[in-house]
Amino acid sequence: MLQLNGVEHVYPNGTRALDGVTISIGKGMFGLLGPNGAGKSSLMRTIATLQTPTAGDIRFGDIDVLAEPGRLRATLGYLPQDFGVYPRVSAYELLDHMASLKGVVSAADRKATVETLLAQTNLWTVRTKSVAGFSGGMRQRFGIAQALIGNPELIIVDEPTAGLDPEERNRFYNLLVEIGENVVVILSTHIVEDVADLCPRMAVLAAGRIQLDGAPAELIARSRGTIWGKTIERERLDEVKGAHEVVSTRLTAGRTIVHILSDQDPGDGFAPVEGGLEDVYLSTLVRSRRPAAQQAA
Ligand SMILES: Nc1ncnc2c1ncn2[C@@H]1O[C@H](COP(=O)(O)OP(=O)(O)OP(=O)(O)O)[C@@H](O)[C@H]1O
Repeated sequence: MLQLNGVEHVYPNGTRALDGVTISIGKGMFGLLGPNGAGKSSLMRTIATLQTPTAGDIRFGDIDVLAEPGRLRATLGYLPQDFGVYPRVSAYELLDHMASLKGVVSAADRKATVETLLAQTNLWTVRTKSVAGFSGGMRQRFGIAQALIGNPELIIVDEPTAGLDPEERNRFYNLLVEIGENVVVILSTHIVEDVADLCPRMAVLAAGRIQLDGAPAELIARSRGTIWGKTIERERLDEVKGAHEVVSTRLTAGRTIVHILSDQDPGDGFAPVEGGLEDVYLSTLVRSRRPAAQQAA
């Protein structure tokens, strides 16, 4: 179990990227959903011990993460958002090198580790090719292979499916699900389907705060009666935006479907919508932007 308590991070320029994050994350896939700038990468880097929060407390099992970062690192697998430039060496050599950096000292153990991971991530047939020449999906699978060295119990993947085509995304999903059964996996993303398809538990992070957390189905059920929709002429959109809190708009065949947030029947021809996770997510963001005094509503 990973536990964060009142984690805050203020960058030297005064940006408050994390504003009192308190959450418990158990085994399995956990989706951390949030828009650009929400603080996801700051939170992932903080948990990965790459930066020290300005306040708060983090524990993983019996490890006090801030006091004993080395112990956490020994059991962490991290796939950062941006890996930077890969050297022009083969996937096999690079993974072997990374395994020795991670403390797999015996050559026989390293061989077994590297071969198993290359097979598991479906990179065995391209093991002699340079990672620098890999496609986006292959790089991400390589990223997972390196994150899995040493059988970590905590795995962090930061925005892993950005830029992947549907087939590669699917492959990547399957790989994560396989891994996620016995360890804590945190998947940080701004893509709602990533979470809907993969994660039994999730949280929404916006403006550095956890706005919502729970099981996706439970959160969808809880939003019932708060999302309303109707189809309007495009020209009426500004009028609707002036009168209601608009969650989403979608243009279909020249007309606009608009969803709004309202705790009561807004009248005006709106009908209740059986919202999905996207509506839950977008309405949470709308709520998070309300002035502080109204946010409890
Ligand atoms: N090193 C830094 N110095 C100052 N501000 C920073 C730094 N890193 C991030 N920020 C700011 O902190 C806030 C949170 O950024 P962060 O990268 O954690 O968000 P994110 O949710 O991961 O967004 P994205 O998906 O765009 O990376 C943003 O306002 C960002 O501009």
